[in-house]
Amino acid sequence: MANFAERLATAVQQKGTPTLVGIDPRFEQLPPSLQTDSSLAGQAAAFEKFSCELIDAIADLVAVVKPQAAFFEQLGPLGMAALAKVVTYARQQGLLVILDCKRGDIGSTAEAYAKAYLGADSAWGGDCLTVNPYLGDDSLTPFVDQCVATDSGIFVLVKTSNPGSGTLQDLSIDGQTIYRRMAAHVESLAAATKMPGQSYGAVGAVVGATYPEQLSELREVMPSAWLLVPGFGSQGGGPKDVAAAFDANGLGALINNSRGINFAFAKEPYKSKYGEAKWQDASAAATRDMIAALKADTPAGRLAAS
Ligand SMILES: O=c1ccn([C@@H]2O[C@H](COP(=O)(O)O)[C@@H](O)[C@H]2O)c(=O)[nH]1
Repeated sequence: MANFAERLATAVQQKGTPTLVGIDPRFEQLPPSLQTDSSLAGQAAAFEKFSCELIDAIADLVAVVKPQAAFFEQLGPLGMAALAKVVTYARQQGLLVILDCKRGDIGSTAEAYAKAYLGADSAWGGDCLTVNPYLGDDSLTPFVDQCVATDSGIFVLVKTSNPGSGTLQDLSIDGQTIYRRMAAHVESLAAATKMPGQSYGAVGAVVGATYPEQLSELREVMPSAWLLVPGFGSQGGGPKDVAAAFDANGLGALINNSRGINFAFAKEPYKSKYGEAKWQDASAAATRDMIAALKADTPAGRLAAS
C-alpha cells in the first residue's frame, strides 16, 4: 500500500479538490425526519443513518471525510459503535478517513491510542488521526512510529481555529511563538517521514482558516507537512483566507467544512431550493459550491479532476 501522504495527494488530485467534509452530527440540527427517537439508541441510529447518507451524497465529489468523534462519544458506547460503522462505510465508498479525536498522552499511553486508531488493521481502521501535541515531543513519537509502520498519517494541532487559541499558542518564548515552535517540530517529523521523491510526509498540521496571516507564515515553516484547515464557513473563514495554505500545484492543504455542509438544508440558498425533504441534495450542492469557490479563489484551481 502507498503511504498516507501519497494516497492523500493521489485522491485529492483524482477528485480535483481539497474540500474535506466534516461529519459532525448534532441531534437537534438533523433533518426532523431523523429526530424521531431521542433515546441514546435512537440518537446513535440517527447519527449513523445521517452520516452514511451524507457520505452517499458527497462521495463522488471529495476525497476525504473527517468524522468528529465528540458527537458520537457523547452518546456513549452506542455512539462509538455508530462511529465505527460510519468509518467502515466511508472507507467502503473509497474515501480516506481522518478521525478527529485529538488524542494525546504520555508516550506509553499514546502508544495504545496510536495502535487503536491508525492503520487499516487497527481496531478503528482510520487512515489518519488528529493529535494534541501539547504534552511534548515524546507524546508524539508513538503516533509517528505507527504512521510509518502502517502507512497512516496524523494531523498535529499547531494553531487552532478557536478564538481562544492564542491563550497558549501565541505566547512568545525566546522571541518565538509556541505555535511556531510546534510547527518547526512538526516540520522535522514531516520531513523525516517523507519518502524519497515525495513532497509531503506522514505528519501534517492543523492550522485554522480563521488566522490567515498565521496560515501563510506556517505554510512557509512547514513545507513538508499537509495542512488540515478547519474554520471555513461557520467559523468565518473564506476562500481568500485559505489561499496561502496551498503549494504551487494546489496541493498540500485540506479545507474542512462541517456544519455548512451537514446542515445546508436549513440555510439559504439551499433551504428554499431543497429544504428538509432533500437534505442530501442540499449537502451535495453546498459541497459543489465550496469546491467551485476554492477553485476560483485559491491555487486549488490548478488541480484538474481526472
Ligand atoms: O482548530 C480546530 C481543530 C478542529 N476543529 C474541528 O473542525 C470542525 C469544524 O466544524 P465547522 O462546523 O466547519 O466549524 C469541528 O469538528 C471542530 O471540532 C476546529 O474547528 N478547529
